[in-house]
Amino acid sequence: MSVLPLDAADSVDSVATEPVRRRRGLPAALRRPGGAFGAAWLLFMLVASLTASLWRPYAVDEQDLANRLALPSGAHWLGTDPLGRDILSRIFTAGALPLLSSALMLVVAFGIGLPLALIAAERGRTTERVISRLTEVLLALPLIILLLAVIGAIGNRLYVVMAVLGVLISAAVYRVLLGVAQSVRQRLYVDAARVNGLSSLRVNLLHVLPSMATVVAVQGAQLFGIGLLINAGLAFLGFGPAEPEPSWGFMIQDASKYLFDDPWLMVPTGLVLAVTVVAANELADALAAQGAPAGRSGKTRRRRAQAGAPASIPAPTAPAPPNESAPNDSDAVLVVCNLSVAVDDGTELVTGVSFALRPGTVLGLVGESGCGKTMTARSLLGLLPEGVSVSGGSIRWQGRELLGRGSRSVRGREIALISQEPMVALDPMFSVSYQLTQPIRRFRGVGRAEARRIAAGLLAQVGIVDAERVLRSYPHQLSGGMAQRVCIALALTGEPKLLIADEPTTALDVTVQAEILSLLRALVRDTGLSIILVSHDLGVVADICDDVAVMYAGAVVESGSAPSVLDAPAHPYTMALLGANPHVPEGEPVPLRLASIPGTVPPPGEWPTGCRFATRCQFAQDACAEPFPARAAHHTGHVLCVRFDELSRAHATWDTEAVGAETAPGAETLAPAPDQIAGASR
Ligand SMILES: Nc1ncnc2c1ncn2[C@@H]1O[C@H](COP(=O)(O)OP(=O)(O)OP(=O)(O)O)[C@@H](O)[C@H]1O
Repeated sequence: MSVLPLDAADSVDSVATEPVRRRRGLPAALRRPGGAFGAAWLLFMLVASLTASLWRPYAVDEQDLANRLALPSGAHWLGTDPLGRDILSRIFTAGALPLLSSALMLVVAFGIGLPLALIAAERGRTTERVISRLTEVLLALPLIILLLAVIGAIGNRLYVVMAVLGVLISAAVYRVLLGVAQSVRQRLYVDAARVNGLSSLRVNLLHVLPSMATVVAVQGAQLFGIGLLINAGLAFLGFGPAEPEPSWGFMIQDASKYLFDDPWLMVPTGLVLAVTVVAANELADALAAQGAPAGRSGKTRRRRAQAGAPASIPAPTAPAPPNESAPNDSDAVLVVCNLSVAVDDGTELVTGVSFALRPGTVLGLVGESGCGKTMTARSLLGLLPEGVSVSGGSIRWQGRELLGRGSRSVRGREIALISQEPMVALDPMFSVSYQLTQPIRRFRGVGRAEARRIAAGLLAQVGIVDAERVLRSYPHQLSGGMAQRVCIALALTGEPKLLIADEPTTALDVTVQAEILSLLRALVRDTGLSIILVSHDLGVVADICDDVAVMYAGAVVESGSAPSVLDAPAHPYTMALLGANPHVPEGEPVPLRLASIPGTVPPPGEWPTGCRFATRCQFAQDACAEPFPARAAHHTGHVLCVRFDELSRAHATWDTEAVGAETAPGAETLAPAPDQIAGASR
């Protein structure tokens, strides 16, 4: 099932490129010269070192005293050391320890860091803070001193020392992977999996971990190289295996004594160590170049921070008065009353939102970007972003309270979601068949074959004629319109009674938009579904909605039936929105320049204490600046405007000329009669 968009831009770029990359991840990295060299060299070193006892020409302690410090020859391909021992045999015998102990270090580091990152990303801010503080303690410890202390306590057991090193660097691994896990968890298909009722463990295993694979691989390859160097460094300092057991570090230390007289002695071991470290780094680079999401995730976090975090902690603003009339609808399946949503620092994003939804009808939530439509919609399913929560009010679904844990039981089964970005709402890792049959089996308790039959039926229901081919496809093989149809089919897997559609046609081109809208209309007509449609397109709302709630700066400023709100808008903001609507009715002149509403929506935390629209309103007076609670009597019916009565008596209309609309020369304008505005203007 698809879900609400949180970060469309991030989602778009990640999904547009990831499916193909991820499925062909390793081969793509290996096709790069650096990646191919790195993988081949590491594999060669591993195999050659582990099998050295089978093929080495000499035992590691076998001495050829007549040929001490010999240069390469037929008898000794890489020469001999000061005791006449064969360097080739010793280098490859010594290779097993650094390679295997570095691998052990990685297993320990990722074995601790990865689960901690997944837990911290999933459990929320408090758990994340506790884990992060603990890992900071680990990071603050002096690594080398600690390792020397461990060696002092347990002796030169390099496998144990490297495992301890793994524990210490698990903190750094955690820090990197936490950011990636948090970013992945914000993707739509992860929300979709949660809506589909997957347990946290399965969400992590099926959706989050695969998306982190590239970052894990890149980090692993880099840390492997570092592990080799630390291992050799410890052996260089004398903390490696005791002579005559060979170790790279000791061989380099031994060679350093002969640097001037016999410089060749340094070359083979130094070169093998250097090339092995370079190989690990080359492999890491190739993996990163094939499309590491880490970079995007960092960018995403910054983008999210910019979008979400207010510049300063604001003073609390007066709450908008509740829309008291809407929730009294006795037929309603969903009654939202005085809903408030706030960030943890107290900044309110949505206040006093109330509306009711009748069965088999479509309610449109409209308003400019940033007015709180998505936050309102996400509240219904408890899918608010981290750090944002419902701070007041109630959401009653068929008489049951959804706030608290109530939303979990209805997610997917009774209330489902479709999103703005269909390509992002589908997990690029899985075929359409898998993504449809999994929730069908879970929700309907049927077997695999039956689930596939139902999936094909759902695809047919959403207008897909070649269901079998689409079932076999992966998301990146679908067009936007097809992907949105699949998302709608996904939403229907749990046989929901309410569909929340967050701008379901915004990402589609105009002809496909019309198809999707008519599909939604048909679903309402044929199945009795109710829909909450989030949109800023008044044409779409007029086309499909029975009721409309207009939102501005976190509050519903006007609500009512679609014809009454759209044909006879009563709130100046609704009038202004309609005035700025780029849809031109047939027979009316085409504007040269589109009308706009002056100014911008005040961000959360900077809402005026009185009417939030007052600074942009043509009809604003001093009274509009007064806090609403003191003037509750002016909140009449569904219109949150203190001048509502006055304006409606004067038949006031929004003057689009005043805000920049121009029509073609000679064309008739539809400007309101001066006397209509006169009675209502300042
Ligand atoms: N994670 C978050 N943390 C803090 N503030 C947020 C967060 N997500 C959204 N906001 C803020 O909440 C307000 C309402 O956002 P919301 O996404 O609900 O608006 P919207 O009307 O749906 O806009 P759009 O049409 O662009 O989706 C905006 O000011 C937005 O910046």
